[in-house]
Amino acid sequence: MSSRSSSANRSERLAHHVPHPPHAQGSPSPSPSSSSRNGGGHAQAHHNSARTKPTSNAKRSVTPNSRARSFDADEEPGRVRVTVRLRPKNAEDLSNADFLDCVEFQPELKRLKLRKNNWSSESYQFDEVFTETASQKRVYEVVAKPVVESVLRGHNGTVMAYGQTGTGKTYTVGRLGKDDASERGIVVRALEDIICDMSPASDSVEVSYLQLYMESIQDLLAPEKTNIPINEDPKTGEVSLPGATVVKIQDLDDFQHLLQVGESNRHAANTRMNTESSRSHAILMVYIRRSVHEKVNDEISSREKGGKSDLFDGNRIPIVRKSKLLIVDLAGSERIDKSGSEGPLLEEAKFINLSLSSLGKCINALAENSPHIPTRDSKLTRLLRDSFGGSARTSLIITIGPSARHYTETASTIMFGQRQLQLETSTHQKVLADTTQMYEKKLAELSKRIEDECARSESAEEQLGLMKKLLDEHQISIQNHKMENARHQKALSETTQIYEKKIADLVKQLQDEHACFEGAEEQLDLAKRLLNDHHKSKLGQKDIDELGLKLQEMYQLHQSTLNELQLLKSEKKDLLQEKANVNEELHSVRQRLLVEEKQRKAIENELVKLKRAVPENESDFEDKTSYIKEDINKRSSGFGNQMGSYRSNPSRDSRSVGLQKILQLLTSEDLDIQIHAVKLVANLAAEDINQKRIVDEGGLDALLMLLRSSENTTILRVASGAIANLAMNDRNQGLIMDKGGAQLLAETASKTDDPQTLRMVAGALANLCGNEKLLMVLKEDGGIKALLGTVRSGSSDVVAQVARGLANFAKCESRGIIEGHRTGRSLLMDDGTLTWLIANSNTASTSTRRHIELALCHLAQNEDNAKEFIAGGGVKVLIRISEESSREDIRNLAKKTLRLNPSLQPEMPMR
Ligand SMILES: Nc1ncnc2c1ncn2[C@@H]1O[C@H](COP(=O)(O)OP(=O)(O)OP(=O)(O)O)[C@@H](O)[C@H]1O
Repeated sequence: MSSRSSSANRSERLAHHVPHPPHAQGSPSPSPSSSSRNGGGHAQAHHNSARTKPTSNAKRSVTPNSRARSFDADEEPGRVRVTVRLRPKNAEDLSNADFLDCVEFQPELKRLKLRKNNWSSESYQFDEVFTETASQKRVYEVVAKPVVESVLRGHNGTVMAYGQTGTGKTYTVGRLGKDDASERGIVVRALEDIICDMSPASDSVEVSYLQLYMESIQDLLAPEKTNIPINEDPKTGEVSLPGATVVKIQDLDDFQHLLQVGESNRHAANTRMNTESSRSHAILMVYIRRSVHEKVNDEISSREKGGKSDLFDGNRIPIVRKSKLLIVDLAGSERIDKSGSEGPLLEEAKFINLSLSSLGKCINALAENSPHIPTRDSKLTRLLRDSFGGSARTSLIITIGPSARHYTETASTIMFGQRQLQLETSTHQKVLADTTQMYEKKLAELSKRIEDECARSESAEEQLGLMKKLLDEHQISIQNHKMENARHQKALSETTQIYEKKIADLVKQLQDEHACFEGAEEQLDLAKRLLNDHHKSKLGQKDIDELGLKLQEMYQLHQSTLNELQLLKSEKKDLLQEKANVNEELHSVRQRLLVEEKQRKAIENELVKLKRAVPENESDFEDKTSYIKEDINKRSSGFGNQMGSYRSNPSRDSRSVGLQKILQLLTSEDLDIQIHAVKLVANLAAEDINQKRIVDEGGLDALLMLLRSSENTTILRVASGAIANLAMNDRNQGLIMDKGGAQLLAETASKTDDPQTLRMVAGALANLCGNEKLLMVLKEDGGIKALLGTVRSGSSDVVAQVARGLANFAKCESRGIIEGHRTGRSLLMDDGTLTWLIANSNTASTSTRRHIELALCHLAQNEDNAKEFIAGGGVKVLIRISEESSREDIRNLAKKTLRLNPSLQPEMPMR
């Protein structure tokens, strides 16, 4: 919403002054549809109707365990979501070829690396990181849209932008994008979404636009209103500004007009106050009222229905739901010492510091789930009181620039954003334990289910077996019946034959003996009865058919049981797979727990050792051990690195860690203690504020002594790293050289092949190469030869340091020649340096190549180098650099060199 250095986009916005918006009427005197909060309309309405969902401190009930990293899930609205956006390089950034960017983004990991110098960097995790190519749309959708959606559902919400001046806060938040909608910032996109979701007949959206400067609130829609008081309702906790102008918005055009008026008023006010826009906070307040029918419970419904049935729509009661969205473009976060150190400027910086640090404390308290959020400390946090924490959603986007020159500001901005994530480190252990418990529970449940399923499948198998048995028995019984039937048939026909014969005999006898006639008839009857009996005992076709049907049914049953068994088997297979997956996850969680446990134990052992070493001063020991613990934590825990817990501890000054004692430990006979002590000194040496004291108290001598006498790889590596850190400053560079540091570094490089040690040595020598006064001694002490020798490690990190050192060296020589205190051929022309530079000018990584290209350009500028430069094939390389270098400034430098060095002219191809 404002910008100091962004004159381009601000002037674009202010240049075309537009007619007054239909409802704001030029802001000083609001139109009939706008209402002043001064005892009038809107404020009254706010007080008269109880809020449907009051937000108060009592509502802040986010449990630590619910701190997942999702912002969209409704269950953790109180968490502050923090994202980072990187501004693309501007002309100033591009003109500094010698500096590496101080940040490197890893968007796929939502992480960024902050590079302190050429050999140390730290990683920080955020909810999202946006690279310089991120679109305005994507930034809005990730940062602000979830807040806007929550506000439309009736909760309050806040979106804030924080960062050093010129890093893109206004671009991100306040860009109007009148000519190009894709350029629109968060404010315009938020209002667009809100207006789209409103029903014109029953809902309303109103805005106030304010600036907070030196703890005084000014109305940007009626700039004569200053020092507007903040009103807080003691019952509901609702914050209001009874004196501020509130303007009703009908459509997006309305709003954009209004924003422009606010911007021009802000510009005019700031010019009057003789301050810059980035020194105040700009706050847009959006009030939303929606008519909704809310479901009531049955009891209330039936009670209320008694008298006022016409008010109800079934079980729904009509209410007005109110919510508020705050969008804040915070003042620039630059340090006090950069903003001026006396008079009004100091006052101004103090007020900014007050509000930003109180905002930081509130974010911290929210992150710690503290019952008390200290909002009373500044007007900014009092204004935000009902719009963050509790059921409100808060999103903070921090903006940073890429340039290493603003490392300190960028680091402190990142630290501010990291505060709310800090807690996660300490709760990590608990989360891991909870996760293990959860997986164990899940595993137990799964095992139980698998057991049940196995039992079920076993009983199905049993049933199937039974059925098979029955089927077999039936088949046997059918077979038996068939055989019996055949036997009966045979017996029947035999008996029939016998009796027919008997009848024939009897008939014959009857004919022969008339007297026997009656007896024969009786016998015939008997035979017929017998024949009948035989027929009755025979198994009929009908019985066989029935048995056949039964057999068929049994087959079908058998088939369906088989299918069920198949299904059960595949289910069992899935369950076993799931069990294996869960086991695997459980295993990895356990592994991590084991690793962390090991690390904790190792730290405890180290502390015990150190305690034995320094028993005499208890409080000094406490300071030291806590620092060492922090140091070891930082090194050993991947999580610690990501969360930046190490950096967030403010007391890293060497005073608090008993420097003298630590320096004494450098000579300890216990190797472990010696290693820890040198690590401590190296860490302290990484901070500018400690360096002078380390050198003054003999730390440099002690480190050089270690290089001279130690054979231990770790000690050599860390001591070289510490010297490299000390070698970043001019005064120390001279001392290092005076004390024979270059020779010792060269010797160290010659007695090791450890790539990390070689990287540290190369880093230290590369830093010494940047001091013009030391070039000659550095060369004489074998520093350049040793620097070049480190490339034998083959490590690209080492090569990068060598290229940086040679570029520093060549650049210092050029400067000396231009300023007239150096003549003659470059000291780099011996030792194979030029050959190495030419050979690697097209192979190394981009940043290393840039340094090699710079070194070659500087060497080519010196006419006394020309003969060897030409003989080594340098001109061809220089021409390629002038055409193909990835950096425009280096292409220009190469072109200029080719143009201005007459000795190279004859070598140029004819065009
Ligand atoms: N993501 C981006 N893409 C393109 N240009 C950008 C981006 N971010 C910032 N800029 C440009 O950088 C310049 C500074 O940005 P901006 O004014 O938004 O910074 P600021 O942090 O608001 O500064 P101040 O605190 O001084 O108001 C502007 O010219 C802006 O257009």
